[in-house]
Amino acid sequence: MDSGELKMGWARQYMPVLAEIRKRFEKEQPLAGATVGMALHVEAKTAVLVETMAAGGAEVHITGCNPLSTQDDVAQALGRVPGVHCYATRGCDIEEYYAAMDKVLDASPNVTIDDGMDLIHRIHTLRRDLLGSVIGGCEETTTGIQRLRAMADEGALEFPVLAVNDTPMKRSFDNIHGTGESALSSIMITTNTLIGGKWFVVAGYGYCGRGLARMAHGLGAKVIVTEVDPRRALEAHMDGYQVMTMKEAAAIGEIFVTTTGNTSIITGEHFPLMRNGAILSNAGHFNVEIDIPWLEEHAETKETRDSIDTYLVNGNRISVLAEGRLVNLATTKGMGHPVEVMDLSFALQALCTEYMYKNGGSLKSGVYDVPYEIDAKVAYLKLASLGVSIDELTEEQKIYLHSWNAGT
Ligand SMILES: NC(=O)c1ccc[n+]([C@@H]2O[C@H](COP(=O)([O-])OP(=O)(O)OC[C@H]3O[C@@H](n4cnc5c(N)ncnc54)[C@H](O)[C@@H]3O)[C@@H](O)[C@H]2O)c1
Repeated sequence: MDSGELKMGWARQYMPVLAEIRKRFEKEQPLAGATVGMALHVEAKTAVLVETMAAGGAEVHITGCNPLSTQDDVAQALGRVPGVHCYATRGCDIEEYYAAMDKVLDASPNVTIDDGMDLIHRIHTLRRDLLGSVIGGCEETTTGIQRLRAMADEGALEFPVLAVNDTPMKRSFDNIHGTGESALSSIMITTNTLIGGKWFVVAGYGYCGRGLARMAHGLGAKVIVTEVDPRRALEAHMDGYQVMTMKEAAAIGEIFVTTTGNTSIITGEHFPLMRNGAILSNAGHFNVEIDIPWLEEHAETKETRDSIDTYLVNGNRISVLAEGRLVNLATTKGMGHPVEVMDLSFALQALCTEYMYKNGGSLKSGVYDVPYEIDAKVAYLKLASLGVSIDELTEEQKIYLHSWNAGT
């Protein structure tokens, strides 16, 4: 076995939910005849999802959704799986990135799976000839859903898409635990610096941000949160963190992680205020949260080591990890979310793809919630794999919960 196959074998061991789904897919072949086009982070856990789809009868064409997150050995091993075509390479330039996406689209997918909406964007702009053949899509991340909802609001979205990111079984585990643990572990292994006792700034107290804050606090960091939403700022305050503006935090922070899904969070207004040795990273989807073009233009010097660019600003050294791209995936040592977390997220993707292939034709264009039955199915499969049983609602309780007459 080569290194890509070994990585896939390792991931498979810790993905019991997908394994159960695969058993059923092999028997029932629910994706027979489907061509699935995917743009996801191409690494071992994704490869297990792709194998599962192929085992269910799909022909899968896949590329990356970030130029720095592909693991080439896994991409090569995946390309050898029957029914799978993989076009992703690590470190590709922007032209190569979109050329690989076009190869996926040349296969005329009838279901798309995106992480950031790049395939759907391309289909609706440069590849409109494909609109007739796509039954529907699935979207993995917050930023992709934001873009899809903006499209739907303008009446520009021309097929149905399931908002996989927004379902509780995704957000509560992938965004909170997955991003929290993997961003921190990537920062720690890339920089070999201590978290305990440091001022740790989290920009954005959403699902990802609260996971990061909680875990950094658990390691002994003094956590500062910046927000623009007053309710979330108040939650952060009551969860025990310091809340302040980025301008205030810039002068105090020692490690920064942006996780807003927004643009221009740490900019030329903030860099000159920072302490010597500040470490900056981004866990939001696109590399627009830290203004790296400003640093490239204004820094006195730049020194580059493995996944770390150190800029000298006002005589202070400011280091940016992974060029401001997803820190948990885009550093050379970043492994992405823990395997067990992606077992849940990708189990949702497998069942949502099956649902969309079967039902997408009868749905109008728009962004849809994941059906409750799919969410609950994944939770039950995971609980079963853990050997955990839970109570069931009795008939009396069901009636009570739906009545408006019962009182004291
Ligand atoms: N690194 C990963 O593997 C990973 C995993 C899941 C999601 N994501 C990405 O992380 C980002 C956040 O996802 P989420 O689910 O936490 O979203 P979310 O919507 O729950 O949280 C984002 C938070 O950022 C805040 N915010 C927006 N603009 C801000 C600003 N200027 N300053 C401070 N705060 C601001 C919002 O008010 C919100 O509370 C998205 O881009 C998403 O795609 C990354």
